[in-house]
Amino acid sequence: MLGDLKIAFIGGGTMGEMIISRLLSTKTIQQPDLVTVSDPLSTRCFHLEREYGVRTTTSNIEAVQGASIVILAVKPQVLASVMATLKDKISPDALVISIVGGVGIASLCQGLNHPAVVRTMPNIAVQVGHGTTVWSASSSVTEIQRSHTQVILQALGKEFATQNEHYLDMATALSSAGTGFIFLYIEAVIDAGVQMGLTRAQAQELTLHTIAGSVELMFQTDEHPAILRNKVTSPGGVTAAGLYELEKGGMRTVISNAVLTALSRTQQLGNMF
Ligand SMILES: NC(=O)C1=CN([C@@H]2O[C@H](COP(=O)(O)OP(=O)(O)OC[C@H]3O[C@@H](n4cnc5c(N)ncnc54)[C@H](OP(=O)(O)O)[C@@H]3O)[C@@H](O)[C@H]2O)C=CC1
Ligand SMILES: O=C(O)[C@@H]1CCC=N1
Repeated sequence: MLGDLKIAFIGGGTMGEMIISRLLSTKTIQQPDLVTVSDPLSTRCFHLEREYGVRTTTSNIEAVQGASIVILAVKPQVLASVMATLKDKISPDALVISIVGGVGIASLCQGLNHPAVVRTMPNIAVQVGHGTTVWSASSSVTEIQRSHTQVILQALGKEFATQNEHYLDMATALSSAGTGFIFLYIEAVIDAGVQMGLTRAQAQELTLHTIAGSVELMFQTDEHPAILRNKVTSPGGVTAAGLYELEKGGMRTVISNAVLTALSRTQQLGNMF
């Protein structure tokens, strides 16, 4: 557990708030006043204080004072100025955990002049403890700091450590941006249900259970998706007719292009540093 370690969040936006909320609700962080969040918008600070009882500030330097763990949760586009402000301001013993898309460990260590950095790529499902996070640590991260990282990430869902940072970029496209692609698919299926005449609530319930059931079936049987798809597809039947339209519309290529374009964008954001 994290005991009475102080944790600073730089950026209290969508992801910052989800992580704070989950770490507090699971008691991974025992007391909200161990957390200080910095965010430029004072209205955002008031919201986080009121909702979670955490400390807030509009000063990044103030946030990291006395912190043993500093979580960077800002957009890559503002990271350069954030790192310039925080350079040499973080305690040398502290661990920095970044969730910033695309930005590599070497750039983070150099920008902050700080050796102990963990780069992570979580996804939005951290909010409900079903996140998927891939992470990689710089060589200066100690065993204790690695175990603190695991405690934090396990409270958010599944965590996968890797020494190959390329996986972080791939995870950004596949398992992080990928949630957005899945939500688009879900939205489209619900809309099709409404078009057929189901209520939106009925369409949503059927769609979510269908997806959850399909995922569970794959987890439990460990069968290739093509095998399961073939089992659904009765000769001359309904599934075959629908699958023909998906293939004609280029579904595989569209999905593949989306993931590969997301990977390029991740690399492009990282190349700013
Ligand atoms: N959203 C997602 O699903 C995921 C996002 N990420 C990564 O997480 C990071 C944050 O993303 P997300 O939460 O979606 O973005 P948000 O814009 O919601 O959050 C970023 C927060 O940082 C604040 N901020 C801006 N400038 C500064 C500054 N100089 N100092 C401190 N805080 C600042 C923003 O304030 P303001 O709005 O006023 O600018 C905002 O509240 C990104 O790097 C992204 O790549 C990683 C995995 C998943
Ligand atoms: O869209 C983004 O840039 C961030 C990183 C991955 C998911 N959301």
